Amino acid sequence: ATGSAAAEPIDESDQAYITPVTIGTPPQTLELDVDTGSSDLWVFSSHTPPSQIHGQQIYSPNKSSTAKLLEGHTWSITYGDGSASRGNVYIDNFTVGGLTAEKQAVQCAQQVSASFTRETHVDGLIGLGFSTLNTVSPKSQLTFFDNVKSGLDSPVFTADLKHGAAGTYDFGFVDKAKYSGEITYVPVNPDPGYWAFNSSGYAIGSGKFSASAITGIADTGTSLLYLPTAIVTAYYRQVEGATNSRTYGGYVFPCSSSLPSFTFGVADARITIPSAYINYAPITPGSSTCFGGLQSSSGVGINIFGDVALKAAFVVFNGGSPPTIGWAQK
Ligand SMILES: CNCc1cc([N+](=O)[O-])ccc1Cl
Repeated sequence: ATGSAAAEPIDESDQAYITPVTIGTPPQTLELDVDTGSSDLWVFSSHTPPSQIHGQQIYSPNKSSTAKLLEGHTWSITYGDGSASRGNVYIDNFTVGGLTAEKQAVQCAQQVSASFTRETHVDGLIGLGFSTLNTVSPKSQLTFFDNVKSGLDSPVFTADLKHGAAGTYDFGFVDKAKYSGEITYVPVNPDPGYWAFNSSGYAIGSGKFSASAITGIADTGTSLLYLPTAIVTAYYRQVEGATNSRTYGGYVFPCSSSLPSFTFGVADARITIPSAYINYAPITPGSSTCFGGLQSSSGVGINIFGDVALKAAFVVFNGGSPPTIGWAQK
């Protein structure tokens, strides 16, 4: 089996991407944020306090003839940006891109933090990290990918995210039409539960490539690229008027500044992020001061190749044994 689903940016800065899914019988459609940096599949639901719902679509298990409460199980998760959610669990049919998991654990929110309430376009998350990270207790549950993997033509899913346009998540196959050149695969360390890999180094603009192993995670649920401070300061030294703002929590610069591109290595391959992707967004709508798409990982604790990096490439998340991750230009 294979599947293919759209990944739509929720706003003009590609802060997050949403993918349509259907849950239950008759099918209820929601649009979820595919997040390779976590492993809970949770949704706004009929159990979410109405005061915490601000335009989101909800899943109502009591309207699904195939929904079954997973008795006595709860979940609770906090994300790197401080947002959080928690609730109870139902088992139901779950379909993404024509691919159905019959008995998917669908985690229903009974509480979401303000930053989720504010994101009116995001009806929940599909965690595609390793199932070891799932927070359901007392028995942790499998991700959608782990539930369908054995039935896929190939145990993979791919991300083809785009800047200001709809991309795709494919399941079970690698679409040759979506990339150019070769895909370079490198090992993944599944122990932390993330898609953790080593980048082989970086270059700023047309500068020389600096070979240095950078351990990071490929995280579709994080908007920006977070790398070691030394790399980030070297980058913004080349940006007229850039400052590291305590007020805005990172590097900002005049929106009119010209920015160098940024290249990272994957073994002997190179992925170049166009400068436009690093001119992330005005600090507040209409401001002439912009926030950088490349920021320091020192406050994060881990290097994160988020959407700013991922949308410059075609990425294969290979769930085989051993797991690997593949990167190609496009
Ligand atoms: C923006 N804070 C909530 C949020 C967090 C994540 N996350 O993966 O950490 C994804 C989407 C949203 Cl809307």
